[in-house]
Amino acid sequence: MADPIIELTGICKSFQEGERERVVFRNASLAVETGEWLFLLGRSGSGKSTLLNLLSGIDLPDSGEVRVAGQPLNRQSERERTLFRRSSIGFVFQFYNLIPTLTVLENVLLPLELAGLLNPEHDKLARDLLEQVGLADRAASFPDRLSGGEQQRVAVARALVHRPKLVLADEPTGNLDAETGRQVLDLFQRLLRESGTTLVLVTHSAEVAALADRVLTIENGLLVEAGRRSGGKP
Ligand SMILES: Nc1ncnc2c1ncn2[C@@H]1O[C@H](COP(=O)(O)OP(=O)(O)OP(=O)(O)O)[C@@H](O)[C@H]1O
Repeated sequence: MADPIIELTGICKSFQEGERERVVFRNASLAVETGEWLFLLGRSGSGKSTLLNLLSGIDLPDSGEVRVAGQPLNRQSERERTLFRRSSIGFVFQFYNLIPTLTVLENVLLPLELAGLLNPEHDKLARDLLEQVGLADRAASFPDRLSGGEQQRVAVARALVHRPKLVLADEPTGNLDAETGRQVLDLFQRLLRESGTTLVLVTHSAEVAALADRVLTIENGLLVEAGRRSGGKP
């Protein structure tokens, strides 16, 4: 692969469940090309969220290498991983995770603030993003005034404000009706595809998975290809 943004090599990860050990990854490997859309499908408890946590450096493998955007996360300190996560990754969650005490505009600016990058010029950038997600007139509103679909559109703007190399989305349409979910996916298409941003997305929906370049499931601790867009990347 010419230009992998994600390289997982020989990942092992287990959790202790009482007396038992739950093996989630058993020598799993994966390479994702820059700009690729990789979606994870599969049954509950198979390890999809665990994989997102490994890619963002929230969690570490028991053994194996996790390299994201050139950073060897498994060899970095927690502080280094936090800085990397804040500067290079955008997150979209199933339940939006907007901060209720911040306005829509402040929520969108939050990644820049956390990364210590915020400056007055970013106000315009955030307002432009809100315009692109169709919410320019809601900048001063608080999240609880917005519908679920609107909150998720704010979350998409927030995920992109610091121009991340990688977006991780955990069931971003899982709490939305079909039509509203499609609107959110249209935004992903418009804003991420156009900027060549890599996307790793967890879904239970075959309709959503049809948008991927490649679909993986997790079987017996390994990442298994379940589909690939013909003529697509890589
Ligand atoms: N911090 C943890 N401590 C103990 N066990 C954990 C922890 N995180 C995950 N697990 C276990 O690892 C397995 C994989 O969990 P994970 O959340 O990654 O699955 P998932 O595929 O995302 O599931 P879902 O589709 O339900 O969100 C499960 O058996 C879960 O109980």
